[in-house]
Amino acid sequence: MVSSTDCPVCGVAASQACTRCKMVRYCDREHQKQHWPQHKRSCRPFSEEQDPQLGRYLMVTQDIAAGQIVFIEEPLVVGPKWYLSDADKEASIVPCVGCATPCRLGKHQCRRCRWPVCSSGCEHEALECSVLSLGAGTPARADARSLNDYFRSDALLVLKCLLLQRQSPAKWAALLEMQSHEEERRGTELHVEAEKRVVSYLQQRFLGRLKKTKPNLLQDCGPELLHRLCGIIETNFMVIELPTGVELSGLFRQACMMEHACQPNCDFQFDPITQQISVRAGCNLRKGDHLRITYTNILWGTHLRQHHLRLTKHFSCRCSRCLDPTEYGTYISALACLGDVNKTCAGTHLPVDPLDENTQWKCDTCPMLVDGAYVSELQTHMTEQVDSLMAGCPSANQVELLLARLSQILHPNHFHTFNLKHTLIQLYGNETGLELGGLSSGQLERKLRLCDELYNVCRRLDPHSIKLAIYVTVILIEIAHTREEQARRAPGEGSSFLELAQARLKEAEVVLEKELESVAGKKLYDQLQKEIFECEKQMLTLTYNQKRDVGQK
Ligand SMILES: C[S@@+](CC[C@H](N)C(=O)[O-])C[C@H]1O[C@@H](n2cnc3c(N)ncnc32)[C@H](O)[C@@H]1O
Repeated sequence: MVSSTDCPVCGVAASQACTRCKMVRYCDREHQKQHWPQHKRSCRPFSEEQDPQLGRYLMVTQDIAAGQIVFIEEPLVVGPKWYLSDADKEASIVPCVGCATPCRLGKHQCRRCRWPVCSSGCEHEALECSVLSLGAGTPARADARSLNDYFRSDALLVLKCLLLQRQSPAKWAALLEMQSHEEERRGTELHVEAEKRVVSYLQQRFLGRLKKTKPNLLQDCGPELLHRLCGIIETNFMVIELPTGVELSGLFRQACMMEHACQPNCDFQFDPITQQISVRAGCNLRKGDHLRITYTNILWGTHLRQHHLRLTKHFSCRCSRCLDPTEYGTYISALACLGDVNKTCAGTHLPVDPLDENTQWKCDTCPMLVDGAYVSELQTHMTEQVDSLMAGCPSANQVELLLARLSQILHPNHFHTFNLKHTLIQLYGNETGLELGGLSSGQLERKLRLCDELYNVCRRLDPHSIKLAIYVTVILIEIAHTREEQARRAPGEGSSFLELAQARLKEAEVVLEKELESVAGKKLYDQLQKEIFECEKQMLTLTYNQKRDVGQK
């Protein structure tokens, strides 16, 4: 099933897409009708299903080959970023309220509502502007923090949802069908935060006045509904990254039905102009499979992933990775056994019940058991150490020191050591004073060993590189660099080292294919092309020199 721009009946370039799957275009209704008997067999290769645990989900109804587009969908609503970091709240460059272009706060304002726009001519949606203009005034202070607090972009996302009630009854109905976890959210920190940041802000600044001035414009804009919308966003929003670096949030009727798994089988991309989502099969999908994406970070250990999913999406994941204490043999959550006072032990501690946050951790070699509370405390302490080191652009030496300390208590593949090692492989060969040519052969070997360890973990967690394509590409490029350096040092074996380098770069090219639409993926792909060119050049130079040397003899 490939998206085509030509009408399948007459072959003429066509613009009207099948509204159901958006994969086939027709020149007119007549040709669409004529083609339906054939097209209906492949129009939508999945169905919407319902399950007491999962809620609504999507199930494959006919085999889909890896790489095929499963569906393309328009967003129900697109708006500003939902989770604003401290840096976002203090930023002086913010997305334009009309077109999301980055603009300087305070430079241009919408003539009517005074919200930040990229130029005096940039207009935004009329209804939204008229509601925002009810709160128009002058912020008490003009510093970035105060302005961002005055023009709250996360609250604007909720307002955009609310206005669908008036703008598009069909989209509004689809939005209200989405899961909100209203009951579970009540009384939680998320609810309290939403009340402070969004609900009371919208009510006091805009909606209170709207009710007085235009009581019939919206049927409902009360606090209960606003909290429900916050829950719908929290449960369903997808992050859309624009080439400008601006992050938007999107809600999609169908794409948001895809369930979570810690090893997904689908990936997705967004059109940077229309924000349409295209969902693609990350591997071969069989009839009966569920379409699965990941809602969390697959490079975290099970307890951290579970905690994140429970907190934000209100469910416990029971996928095969979460149920496996070794997480597909990666040991990414495992601790090293410290033994007891009488005897050290080389064993590994794994959770007895990976789904229970308070479970005991058992050594696979000796009878040692460790308490869940102790492990949680340890994890928190280590997270703080790793985060604080990483925040400061550490040197290889600083990373090595923390890695040595953590390695005494963690499995070599633990996600904290994984993170430190992934940083190290990029520092060795690139840090000033640690350029490739200056590394000892031991350091080169170590870099290669670290790359292999990281590569193997990535392959087990994500065999089809659905989520980790960029990570894996970085590792493969670092392996290639190291092999090229080995070739320079041992010209006699140069061609075999260069062949190894080339094979890794070619592998990276295939892996990265999935990420070509993303900003980071595109940038890395350009770098990769240069690397492949340089490697081929080195191979040619080596062959030329070898022939010349033979000729001279
Ligand atoms: C983005 S929505 C998915 C669509 C949702 N099931 C519906 O009916 O609208 C996310 C919610 O679906 C449910 N869900 C998704 N994946 C799940 C999984 N693997 N196990 C249990 N519940 C899941 C959770 O309630 C979660 O908060």
